[in-house]
Amino acid sequence: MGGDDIIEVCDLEHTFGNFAAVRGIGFTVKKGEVFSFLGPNGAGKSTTINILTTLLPLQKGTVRVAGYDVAREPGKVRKAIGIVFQDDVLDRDLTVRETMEFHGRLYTIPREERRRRIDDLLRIVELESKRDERTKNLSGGMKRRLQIARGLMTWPEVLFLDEPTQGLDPQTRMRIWDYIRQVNGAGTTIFLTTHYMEEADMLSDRISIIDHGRIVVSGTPAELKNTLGEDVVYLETEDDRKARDAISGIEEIRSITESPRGLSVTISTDGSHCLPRIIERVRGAGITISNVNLKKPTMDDVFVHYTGKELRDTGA
Ligand SMILES: Nc1ncnc2c1ncn2[C@@H]1O[C@H](COP(=O)(O)OP(=O)(O)OP(=O)(O)O)[C@@H](O)[C@H]1O
Repeated sequence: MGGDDIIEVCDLEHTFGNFAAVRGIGFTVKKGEVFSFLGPNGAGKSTTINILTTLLPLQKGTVRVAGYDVAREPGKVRKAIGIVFQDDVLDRDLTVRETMEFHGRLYTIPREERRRRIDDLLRIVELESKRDERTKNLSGGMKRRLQIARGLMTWPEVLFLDEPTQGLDPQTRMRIWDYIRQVNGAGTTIFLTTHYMEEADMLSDRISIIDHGRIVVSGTPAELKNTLGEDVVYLETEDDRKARDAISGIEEIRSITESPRGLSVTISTDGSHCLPRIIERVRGAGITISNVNLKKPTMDDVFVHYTGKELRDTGA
């Protein structure tokens, strides 16, 4: 493992009774990365995050976070990390400001610094006007934003975000992501789980997909999409049959299917390199093209390919 790995997981296993929830996984996260951990419901994400954050005891394997062993130095791990979980509980009777203040004191952030961070964060999550409101009177989205703001107070080395933007409106999601990017830019490593594939695609430096307690694939978003090798060119012409004949000799074409709406041409390499040649050949044969479209695999396609499940079908 490299010296700049801030999370190192090796041969991690975890069972509940005789059910193996995590079946020997390993991965590393580099300092400063945004790392996404994706998987269908019940795949083992929460179990893994809970072990990494010392909320569940380590049964088997080794896990180091921020240079500390979670089994032997859980206190030091806790000092180095911040956590924003889905089921975080807010004290109903504290106000928004008191919630932040209490958290800041718990982590012994000096008074002046604490004030500054509270002001900054409440502005960012747009809860300034609710400072003195008790948390029980906040809407669901406001509570979520407060939980995130609270989680971001400690400026940790590693920030664990479990479904941070679940159920929030798109504008709020974007604002929170802008802020998380800022925190990441200031040096905090981000460990994320999300059901939003597009979000994982845009934000992550690297992604691991877990299914049935095993990691099925890891890589950068571009690498994962490239592994599918299934760019598809959609082509509408004045004569699809002739167009098909004209392009059939191109080596990178894996298959061509005809439909009333045109040709679907599956490419075995990067479609954007192949597309100009397809167009040249068709034009060269004197056929007019009325429409052309290149579809590259999305992170959704990657997820479905490796897990056989669509996130939206899993009750998310
Ligand atoms: N305390 C527990 N006792 C028994 N089984 C458990 C316990 N916690 C989790 N499991 C089981 O372990 C498996 C992995 O659960 P885990 O919560 O890690 O999945 P997940 O990937 O986080 O799913 P989700 O996306 O639904 O949160 C599931 O089959 C779950 O039922």
